[in-house]
Amino acid sequence: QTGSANTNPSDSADDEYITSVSIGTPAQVLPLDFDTGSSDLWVFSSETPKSSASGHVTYSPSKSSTAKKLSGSTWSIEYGDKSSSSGDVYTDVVTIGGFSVKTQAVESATKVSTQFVQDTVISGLVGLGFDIGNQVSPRPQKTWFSNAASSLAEPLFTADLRHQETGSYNFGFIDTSLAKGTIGYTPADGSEGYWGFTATGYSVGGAKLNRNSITGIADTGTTLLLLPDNIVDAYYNNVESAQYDDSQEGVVFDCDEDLPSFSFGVGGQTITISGDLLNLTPIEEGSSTCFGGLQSSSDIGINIFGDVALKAALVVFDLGNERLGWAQK
Ligand SMILES: CCNC(=O)c1c(-c2ccccc2)csc1NC(=O)CNCCc1c[nH]c2ccccc12
Repeated sequence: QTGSANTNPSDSADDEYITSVSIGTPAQVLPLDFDTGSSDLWVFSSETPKSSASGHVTYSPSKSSTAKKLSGSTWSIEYGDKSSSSGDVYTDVVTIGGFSVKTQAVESATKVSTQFVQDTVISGLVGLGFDIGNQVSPRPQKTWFSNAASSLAEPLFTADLRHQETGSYNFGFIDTSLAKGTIGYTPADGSEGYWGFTATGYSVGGAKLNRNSITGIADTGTTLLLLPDNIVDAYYNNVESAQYDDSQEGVVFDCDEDLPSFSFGVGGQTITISGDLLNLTPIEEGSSTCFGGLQSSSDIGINIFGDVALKAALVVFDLGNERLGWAQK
């Protein structure tokens, strides 16, 4: 069996990607953010304070004949950007791209932080990280993909995120027609719950790859490409108007600058992120100053290959072989 779901950028900056998910009987369809950087499926619900839930599509377990309270279980998550949510837990049928998991832990939010309250285009997250990262207590729960894996044709899923157009998450099969290049595989480290891997080198513009390895995570839940200062500086030294903007907390530049590409090596392949993918958008509507898709990871403690990097590739999250595949798009 397989599943295939379309995913769409939430706004003109490709800040996040929205995928429709059906929960319960009859189906309640929610717009959720698939997140390979975390391992909890949580949703705005009938239990979320009305003031916080305003503007969001919500899940009502009481309206689902297949919902069951997971009594005694609670969850609480704080993400690196200090956003957070918490609540209690139900099990219910969850269908993604035509594939149903009958008894999926659906984490219902009784508290959500401001960032999620304000982000009304999404009603929660589908964690696609490793089960070890799940935050339900006293008994951690499995991700939707982990529950699905044993019934899928192959225990893997692919992410095909695109700039300002519809992409896809495919489960149980690889549609190689989505990529131009060969898929290069490299071992994935799931010990922290993330999809960790090591890139073998990088280059700016069309230069030859160096051999400076970069260890990081493939994270669909983070917008930016976050790398160490030395790499960020090497890149923006080629961008004449680039400067650090304290209020924006990142490097900005003139929107009409031609940005160089950025390439990294992985699994024997080279993934090149074109310059226009590295120009996120004007810092404000109509501004001629633009925010960079490549920013520093130095005060985070982890390198993140977020949506800006993932958009350049077809990425295979191969749980069965504990590996990540990357192909140029
Ligand atoms: C910016 C979001 N990313 C992170 O906080 C993050 C960090 C991280 C750590 C410290 C400082 C900044 C980021 C490490 S791994 C990592 N990745 C994740 O945590 C993946 N899940 C992000 C979910 C998420 C957090 N805030 C949102 C706002 C909208 C949609 C999704 C989200």
